[in-house]
Amino acid sequence: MSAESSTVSPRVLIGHGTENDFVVLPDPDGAVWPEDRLDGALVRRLCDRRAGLGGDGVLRVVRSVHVPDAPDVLGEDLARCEWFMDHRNADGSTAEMCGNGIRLFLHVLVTEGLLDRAACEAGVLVGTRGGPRRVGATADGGYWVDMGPAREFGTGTAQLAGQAFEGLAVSMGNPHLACLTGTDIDALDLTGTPSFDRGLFPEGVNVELVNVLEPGTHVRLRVVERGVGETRSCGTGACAAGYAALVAAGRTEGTVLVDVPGGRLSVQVAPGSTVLTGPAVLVSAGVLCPEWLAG
Ligand SMILES: N[C@@H](CCC[C@H](N)C(=O)O)C(=O)O
Repeated sequence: MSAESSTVSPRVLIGHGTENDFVVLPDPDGAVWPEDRLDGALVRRLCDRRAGLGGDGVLRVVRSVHVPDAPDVLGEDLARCEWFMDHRNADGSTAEMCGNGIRLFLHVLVTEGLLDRAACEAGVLVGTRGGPRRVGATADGGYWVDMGPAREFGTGTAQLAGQAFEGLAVSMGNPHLACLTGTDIDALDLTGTPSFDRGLFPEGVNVELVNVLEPGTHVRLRVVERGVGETRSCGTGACAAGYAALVAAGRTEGTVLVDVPGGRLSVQVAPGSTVLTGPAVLVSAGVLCPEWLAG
């Protein structure tokens, strides 16, 4: 970092979606956090719950034209996506998609005065590394995102908490193994790292353990996320779990309520779309101390 950049205090926000929490870095014009500054080491420091701010990940709020890999991941949709959700997991890795993060992302655009809330009720296209996603505001203060279709790509097994869990491999842009189980998920110790089939999931996987409360309509979920560990919620994981619950009930369409440790999400599956709806909450806003950044 240059001597000059180490003396400025960049703005930072903390927020969450159903307690899946993020350090948010406003950077509309890409001038504050260029790629080489926001590297994996800094992301890990920011997400550190003792020596940093703490979070399951980082969201950089930036215009797509300032993101070097945006043309590759968005193609001709680049021109339709003014904004790009530059998401990082707590371990510094990038992910294709983040369902809780993208609702918070839109909430930040609205609260920062970069988008008009009423205007985004119909939805705006936001760029992500998984492609463009339509995100919008609900009349009751929440947010929705259409993830596109859930894509099944087989079945697999994850080993965690000393047990083997079988599930459906589902892509929501990012990879998931949604495991419906009769084991009481509340009783499990999910502090370990899951093992899984690297052939099926070469880029790693988010593992959802799901208890069905009402077939095809209501589940509860715990999740161990790729690049993070257990989190209080995962939006894309809720979509994968909702889809798997519908399939198990012999259906491919419907609305599933998904209870997560951090709250409740709704997942509406229809041909060609998976709409996730839930809250987004901003907790605080401030600045990063130059001394900490320089450290
Ligand atoms: N918590 C997110 C998913 C974040 C990315 C995930 N850990 C991955 O690596 O795919 C969500 O709400 O979807």
